[in-house]
Amino acid sequence: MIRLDLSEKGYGGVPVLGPMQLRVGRGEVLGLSGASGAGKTTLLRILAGLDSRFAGTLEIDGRSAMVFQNPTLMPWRRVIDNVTLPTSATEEQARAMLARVGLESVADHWPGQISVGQARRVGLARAFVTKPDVLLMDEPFASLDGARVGDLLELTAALIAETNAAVVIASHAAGELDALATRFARVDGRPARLFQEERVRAGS
Ligand SMILES: Nc1ncnc2c1ncn2[C@@H]1O[C@H](COP(=O)(O)OP(=O)(O)OP(=O)(O)O)[C@@H](O)[C@H]1O
Repeated sequence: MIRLDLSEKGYGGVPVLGPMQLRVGRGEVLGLSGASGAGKTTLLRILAGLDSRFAGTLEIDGRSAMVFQNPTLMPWRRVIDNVTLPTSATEEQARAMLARVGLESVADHWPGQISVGQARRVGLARAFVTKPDVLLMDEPFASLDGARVGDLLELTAALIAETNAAVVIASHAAGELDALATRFARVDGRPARLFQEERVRAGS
């Protein structure tokens, strides 16, 4: 469960996010849209607990994990270590999760030896291996071509269904949000506010 009551967030005295309230319960997937520079990453970093410099309160039940816009793997560590080291997962858990995302065969490779799409899968494995209660995903399919986005969307949907976490996904691609989200909201304005959309995904 995520509970955010934010009155203001700025950088160097310039307000970027205005007053907003956000609630996401277990099993819910909030799809966050908004133009480039609107403030989606700023909001996700606050929700992930990575940035506490804001006016307001954040309550999170359980453990949170974030999938970053760029997978940011440590180039001097093998793929398997990029899953275990930041998460304190055991090697066995990490290998099982790498297998789950189709990367069993590259677990002992260096990040420089894998493709962009594979690096994104490592990012997913790293986030899901801890079975997070709260999951924040920032443009998880950026810079992938159409076919790869399709595969990764399917995998992400399956992983989300297995966790029953409270999930927020930011993307400027409406199709990605439509495929994954159960609720929708838009970040817009300066400072940005949150506009919750009435529509919910059919069947949710
Ligand atoms: N560390 C920072 N210092 C100063 N300004 C920042 C910082 N991070 C973000 N900003 C500014 O805050 C605003 C919101 O940025 P943010 O990255 O949250 O937007 P976004 O919606 O995620 O954009 P994109 O989709 O392009 O990543 C932008 O105007 C950006 O320039």
